[in-house]
Amino acid sequence: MRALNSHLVLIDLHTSWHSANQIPTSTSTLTYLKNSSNFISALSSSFRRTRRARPGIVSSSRSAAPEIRRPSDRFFPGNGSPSISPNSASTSRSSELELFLELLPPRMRRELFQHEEIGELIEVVMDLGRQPLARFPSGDWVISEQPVKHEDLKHAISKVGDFSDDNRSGINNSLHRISAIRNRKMQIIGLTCRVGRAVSGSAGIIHDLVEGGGSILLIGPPGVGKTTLIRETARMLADEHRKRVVIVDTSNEIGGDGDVPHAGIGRARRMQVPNVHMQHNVMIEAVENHMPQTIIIDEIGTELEALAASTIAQRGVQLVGTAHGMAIDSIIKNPSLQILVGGIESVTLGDEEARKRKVQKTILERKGPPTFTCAVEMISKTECRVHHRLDATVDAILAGKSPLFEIRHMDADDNDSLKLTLLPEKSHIEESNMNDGKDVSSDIESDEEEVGHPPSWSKKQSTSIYVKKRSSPVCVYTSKILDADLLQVATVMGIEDEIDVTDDIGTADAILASSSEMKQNPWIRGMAKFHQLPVFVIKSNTMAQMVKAVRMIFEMESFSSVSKQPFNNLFDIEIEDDAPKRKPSLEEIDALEEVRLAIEYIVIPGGEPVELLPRRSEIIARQLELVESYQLAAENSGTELNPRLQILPQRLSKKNLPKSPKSHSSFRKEADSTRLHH
Ligand SMILES: Nc1ncnc2c1ncn2[C@@H]1O[C@H](COP(=O)(O)OP(=O)(O)OP(=O)(O)O)[C@@H](O)[C@H]1O
Repeated sequence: MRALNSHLVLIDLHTSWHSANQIPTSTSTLTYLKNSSNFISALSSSFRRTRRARPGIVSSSRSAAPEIRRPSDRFFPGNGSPSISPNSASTSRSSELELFLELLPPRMRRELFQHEEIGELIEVVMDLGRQPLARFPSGDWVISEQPVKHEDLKHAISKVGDFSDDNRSGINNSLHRISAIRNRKMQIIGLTCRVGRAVSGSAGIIHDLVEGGGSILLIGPPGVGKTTLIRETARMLADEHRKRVVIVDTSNEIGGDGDVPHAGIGRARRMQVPNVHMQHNVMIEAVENHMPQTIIIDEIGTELEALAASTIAQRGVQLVGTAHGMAIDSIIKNPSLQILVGGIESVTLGDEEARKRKVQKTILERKGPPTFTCAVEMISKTECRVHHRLDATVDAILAGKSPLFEIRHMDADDNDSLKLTLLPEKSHIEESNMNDGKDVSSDIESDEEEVGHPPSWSKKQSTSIYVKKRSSPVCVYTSKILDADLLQVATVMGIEDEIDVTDDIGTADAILASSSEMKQNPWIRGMAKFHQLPVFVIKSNTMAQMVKAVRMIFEMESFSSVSKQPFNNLFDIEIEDDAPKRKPSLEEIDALEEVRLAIEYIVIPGGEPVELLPRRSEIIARQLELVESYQLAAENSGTELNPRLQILPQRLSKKNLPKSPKSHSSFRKEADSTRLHH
């Protein structure tokens, strides 16, 4: 009976294709097709031939294919997901699609084959007594006017393996997922049949994160392509990076049904999970027994699984996992999964602390380090938001600030083409639009007077300055530099009210980063470019370097307002070392180290003066230069023949330069003249 149906179907299809596409079909082909096992492959290859013969049909609008029965009258509104190019469909993929279509009774199969997007089919939904639906990237489509019958469901069930306790099953040697809906008597009355595919290159969008070795959390709504992405990630790590990868495959969705995993996971090993409640046990077992370097886990959904994930991360194993949700916010709000982002606790601040931080008394804080290094929010199959530092993102969200993220697009037709785009958030655009020149200039003229340093570097690079309205403190976003150190330097320089540290890059005026951080995280440069911020790079986290950086930030501010220059072509500003141009003598090194220790351990933290050892006058001149680079004052506390320097806990500025003849420039002259006498 099935053969007869097939035969009839073929005649019907053949007639329509033949008239439209002039593809001849011979009698021998017809005889061959009477055999039902050949039916689907012949249909699909004919279909492929037809599509190749008229490529315009594939990606153009439906009206371009008049010979195909129009689905438009049965078309449901689209789900908004982008259309994925069918060009990427491989031969093995189409044979897997054949396996999938065997689930359907012939009448549905025939109808479905007429759909021009068959190569992109996502799901088939069969609910008893209702019209069967096919889901495509462009929307839902009614496969047949005839409602689904018991026999149709039985037919489909007969083609799949046993359903596990999560009501999921699969088809041997394929990646398809069949999920059942049962009535109260536990009989199956509905099926959601998802087409699974190995999409080569789909993990390109996060390849740098994968290679970086950090743990990655993928977040996205159902059907956005998380499983497909981690399957390809597993393959990439195992085959291309030769890592020992173990997949904990709870519903056999990553590695497919059957004991031999699907080729889509490459050399990665797969552990099956007897029932969903044992997922966390298998996760731990994977680490304890199989020495993995990477563990791949789909759908972390319970507290136990989240705990197991955190245990794995603590053991130094790279973890790539997925969780349902629209964004990181949904994980933070989910008490079972909170541990993945480090756990959340509420803290009650003292009155003074709350006033200082300008927050309410009870605030939310992250309890500890997150399980994952970074997080990827999947917006669609080809677009995602990357949070390079999950800890910083969580902190920003808890503080009510916008987190720092990067938006990435991948060309759907070309998996190798990855575009990294930093899209502005609305508030940021508004903020930068507000900064027009007039308001800025008057404010900064007075600032310049206050700071009083020549805008040396900015003159050379005048077009690259980000002008901001400066009635508020200069906000500095720091990367791998302690906020407390920067604030301490600002206090010493007497500008503690004029500088602020922010962890919201959208509100920053400049970025201050260490050069090692810049090397490790090149995305900072991208962020800076996007927000049009200058990056001040210090080679070492010494206070002297920080003082220089702060001074340059203020020079930038003052100059930018005076010049009213627009900002573009931003660049890194390297803070030069205080290292002398010539090789210093041991005595000089010793003398300068004495200064550094005195300033950083006594003068700045303790606010006390320090008298240094007597030195030769040219050495003292070098010491004085170093003291001044910290913006501190000093005087000669020795005698003319036996000079020694005393570092004062006083800020060096135009206003409070010591008038004493033995200090600063006068002292330098003295030192110089002493040197001349030598
Ligand atoms: N890059 C891609 N190209 C083409 N098809 C894709 C791609 N990514 C996913 N798909 C298809 O989209 C459908 C959903 O994908 P997938 O199962 O990976 O989503 P998911 O986010 O894991 O869903 P769920 O959360 O429900 O498990 C599948 O049919 C899959 O074959």
